[in-house]
Amino acid sequence: MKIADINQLKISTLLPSPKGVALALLEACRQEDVSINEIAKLIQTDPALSGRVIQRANATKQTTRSISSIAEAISRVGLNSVKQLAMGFSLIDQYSKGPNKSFDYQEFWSHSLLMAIAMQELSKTTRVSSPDDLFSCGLMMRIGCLALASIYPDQYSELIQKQSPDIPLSQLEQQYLQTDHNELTAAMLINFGFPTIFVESIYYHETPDESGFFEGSRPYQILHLLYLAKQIADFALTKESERNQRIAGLLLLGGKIGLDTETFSNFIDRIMQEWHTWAKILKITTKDQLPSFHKLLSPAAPRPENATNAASVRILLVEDDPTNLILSKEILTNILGHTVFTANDGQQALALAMEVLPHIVITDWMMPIMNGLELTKSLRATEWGQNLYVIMLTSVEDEDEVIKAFNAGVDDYVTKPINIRAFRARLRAAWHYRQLQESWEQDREQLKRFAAELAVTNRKLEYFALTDMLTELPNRRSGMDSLSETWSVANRSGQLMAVMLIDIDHFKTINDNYGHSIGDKVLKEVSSIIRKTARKGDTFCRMGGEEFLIVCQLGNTDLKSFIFFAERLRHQISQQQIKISEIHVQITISIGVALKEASMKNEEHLINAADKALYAAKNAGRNRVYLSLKNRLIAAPSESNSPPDKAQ
Ligand SMILES: Nc1nc2c(ncn2[C@@H]2O[C@H](COP(=O)(O)OP(=O)(O)OP(=O)(O)O)[C@@H](O)[C@H]2O)c(=O)[nH]1
Repeated sequence: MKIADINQLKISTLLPSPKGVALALLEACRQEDVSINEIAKLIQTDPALSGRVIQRANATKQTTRSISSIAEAISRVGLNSVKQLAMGFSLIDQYSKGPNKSFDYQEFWSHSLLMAIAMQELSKTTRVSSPDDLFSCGLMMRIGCLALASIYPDQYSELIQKQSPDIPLSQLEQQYLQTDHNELTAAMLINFGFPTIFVESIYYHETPDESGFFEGSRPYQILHLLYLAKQIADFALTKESERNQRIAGLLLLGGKIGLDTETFSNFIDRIMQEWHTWAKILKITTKDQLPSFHKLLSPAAPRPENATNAASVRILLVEDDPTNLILSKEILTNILGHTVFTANDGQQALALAMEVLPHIVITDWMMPIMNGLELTKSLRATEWGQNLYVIMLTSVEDEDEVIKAFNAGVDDYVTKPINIRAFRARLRAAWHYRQLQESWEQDREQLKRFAAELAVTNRKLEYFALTDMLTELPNRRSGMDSLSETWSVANRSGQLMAVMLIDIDHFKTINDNYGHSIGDKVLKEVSSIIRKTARKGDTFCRMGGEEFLIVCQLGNTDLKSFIFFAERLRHQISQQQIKISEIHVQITISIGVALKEASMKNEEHLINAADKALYAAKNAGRNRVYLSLKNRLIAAPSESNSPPDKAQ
C-alpha cells in the first residue's frame, strides 16, 4: 500500500479537512485519556451534527427505545464509530459545494452515501464488522477524489473526463498528479484515526486482486464488500441505457456472498430506499427513484430489429360480401404485402383459423351462420386465440355497438367503406402488437435461460465461497457458520458442545526443506485424514494456513470420547508416513480442545479457549492434545509416548 505524503499536501491548505467541531473532535480523540463526556460535549456544540449522529445511531440498532442524546449514542454505538460518523457528516456539510466548478460535489456525496448504505446493509448479511463502521468506510472510501478536486480544480476535471474503462482514473492521476485518490484516501483516513484494517481494505477497493489478502481473512472480506458496494453505487448512478449491462455482474457478485436473485433484488431495493431517506437528512440530491430491481429483471423492451417482415404476417379475412372481400384482399396483399387467407362466414373462418394459425383476423360483423362477434368469442376461447389481433369491420360507428365489440374481445375496428390510409394505420398497430409479442416471447425465453444459468453459477459460486480450494475442505467462513449453528443449537437444547483446533507442527520446516508444493500436498493429506476420521455429525474446516477446526455437538457424557478422538487423530497422523512421489514426510500435530462453558458469552470465546489450549500443547513440546477446562489447561491422557517435535 502506497500512502501519499499528507504533510507535504497540507502545505497547500486545500486538502479537505474537518473544521470546527469535527476538527476539535479529531484532536480530542488523539488524546489517550479523553472521556466519553468530553466527546459528547464537543458534538453537542453543533446541533445539526448531533441530530444526524443520533438519527444514525437509532437507524441501525434494533431497539424499541430510541436514543436521544449523544452520550447514549456513544455508549450504544461506540466512541470510534461516533467519531467516524461525525467526521463523515461534518465533511459532507463543509464540502457539499466547493471551488472546483466542474466537479459535481453533490454527485460525489450521493455516490458516497450509496456506498455507505450498501456497506451498512452488507454488514447485516455478512456480519464482518459493525454497520456503523462499515457505513463510515463506504462514506469515506473515495474521499481522495474530493481532495484531488480541491487541490487541482482545473486539471482534475479534465482527468475525470478522460477516464475510460481502459484508462482508470487512478492511472491518469498518477501520470499527471504523481499521486492517486486511493493513496490520498488512505493518508487522510489514517490522519482521521480510521483503523488500519479498514484503511488497507479501502486502498484496494478498485483492484481487489492486487491486495494479496489471505482468502477468507477479515480484510479480504471487507475489501470484497467495498468492491460490491462501489459496483452497486455505480449501477444506481449510471445512465439508464447502460444499467441493464451491469445487472448480470451485480447478480454474480451477490451470488458470491450467498445472496440468491430474489434476496439480492430485495437487498438492492432496500439500499435505494435508505439512500433516498438519508439523502434527505443530509440534504444531498439523488436521482429519481430507480425502478425496483425486480422490475429491471423482468423482460426488456422489444427490440425493433426483431421486426417481422410484412409477408410473414398471416391475415385471415372474413367477409360474406364477395365485392368487399376482393377489395379488402387486394389492399392487404398487393398494397400492404401480407399473406391473406379468406373465409365467407364465421364457421368457415374458425375451421380455417385452426389450420393456418393467423396473426391477425379481420372480420365483418354481420354474417350468416356465425357473425363476427360470435367468431371473436370462439377464437378467444382457444389458447392460441388469446394472442390473436382481431379487427372488426363495421358499417356503423355506434358507441354502444363498438363497446359490445370490445367486450367480445375485439382489439380494434374499421368502418366500411374502407379508407386505405386508415386501414394501413390500423394494420400497422396490429403488426406492432405482433412484434411486441414476438420479442416479448423471445425475451422471456432468454430470461428463462439466463435464470437457469444464473442458478448454476450461483450454486458454483456458493461452493467456491464456502470451500477451501487447496484442500477442498469447507473454508473458514463455512466453518464459522457451522460453529454458530452448533452454538445456537447447544444454547437451545442445553447439550454440550466442544471444538478442537488442530495445527501441524513445524510446518514451516516442511516448506523450507521440501518446497511449498510438497507443503501443499501435506496439507491435502492431513485434510483427507481429518475428513475420513471425523465422526458422524462433526463439522470441520480449514481455518487457514496449517490450522484446522472440528466442531462437535456432544451427547451428555461425550467429552471423554471427544478427547480420545483428538488423541486418536494425533496418534494416527504421527504414525503415518505421508508419501509424495519419492519423498516420505513424517509430521505431527498439536491439538487444543475446549468445551462450551456457561461463562462463555459467544462462540468466539470457545475458539479462544481452544486456541489457548493449542498454544499450551505447542509450548509443552508439540505432538500432544491439551484441554481448556474452567480456565485451566490440562494435558490430555496420551495413548502413545511418541517423542515430541518429529518434524524438526
Ligand atoms: N505450502 C503451504 N504453506 C502454507 C500455506 N499456508 C500457510 N503456509 C505456511 O505455513 C507456515 C506456518 O508457519 P508457522 O506459523 O511459523 O508455524 P509452524 O512452522 O507450523 O510452527 P508451529 O505451529 O509453532 O509448530 C508458514 O511458513 C506459511 O508460509 C499453504 O497454503 N501452503
